[in-house]
Amino acid sequence: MTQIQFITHHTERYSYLDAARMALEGGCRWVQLRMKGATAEEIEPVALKVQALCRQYKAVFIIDDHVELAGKLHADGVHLGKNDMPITEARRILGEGFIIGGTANTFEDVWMHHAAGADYIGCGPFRYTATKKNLSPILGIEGYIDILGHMRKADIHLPVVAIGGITAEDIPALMRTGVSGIALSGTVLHAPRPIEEMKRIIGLMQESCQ
Ligand SMILES: Cc1ncc(COP(=O)(O)OP(=O)(O)O)c(N)n1
Ligand SMILES: Cc1ncsc1CCOP(=O)(O)O
Ligand SMILES: [Mg+2]
Repeated sequence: MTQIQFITHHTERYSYLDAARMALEGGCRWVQLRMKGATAEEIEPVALKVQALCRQYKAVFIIDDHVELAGKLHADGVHLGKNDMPITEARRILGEGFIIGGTANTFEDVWMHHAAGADYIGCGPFRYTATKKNLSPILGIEGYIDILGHMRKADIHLPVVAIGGITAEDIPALMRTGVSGIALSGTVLHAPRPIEEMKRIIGLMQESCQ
């Protein structure tokens, strides 16, 4: 499971494609195309371009929410939350060849996604973020320690990716909780030099994993 996942987000400065390109140039090898509020028809042309770029960089390409589109474009996978298609149904449609991620805010969420056959868990939010509306309760470091502890007791070994308001400075403490990876968006897109910021994040991640 790639340790740094970049989630696209619309900003004044960068298009979705520019954002994905900067993340890839900075060394990220897992991109999730998240175009909140856009229809599948609007997402498709952007997805084709981001997918081509991901292939060039040998990066994993995930589409947020849109199962049918992920299948149609042969994306690497799809990420699904509480208000999206159930994971069992997505698996039936996509089959075993696709990565399916599920959002969790509690151990119960993790348990359900595990039972449904998810490949990884996007667990958050770590802290407040303006990137997503209607946030679930903030987890903080303690929240991850608690959820991962319950997972160990239940013998559930899915990769957990922390998400929500995460910055480079949070990486060492978050990785010490036992999460497998970090998903981020705003901290890269709002940095003065996003490519350099992604490089710094990848470096910190490598140090934290030594
Ligand atoms: C890696 C990762 N984790 C969590 C989410 C959130 O998904 P969801 O709860 O469906 O919310 P939206 O992103 O669809 O607004 C994610 N996208 N990626
Ligand atoms: C998609 C999503 N799900 C929970 S928080 C979040 C947004 C992550 O973006 P940022 O790193 O800017 O908080
Ligand atoms: Mg969703």
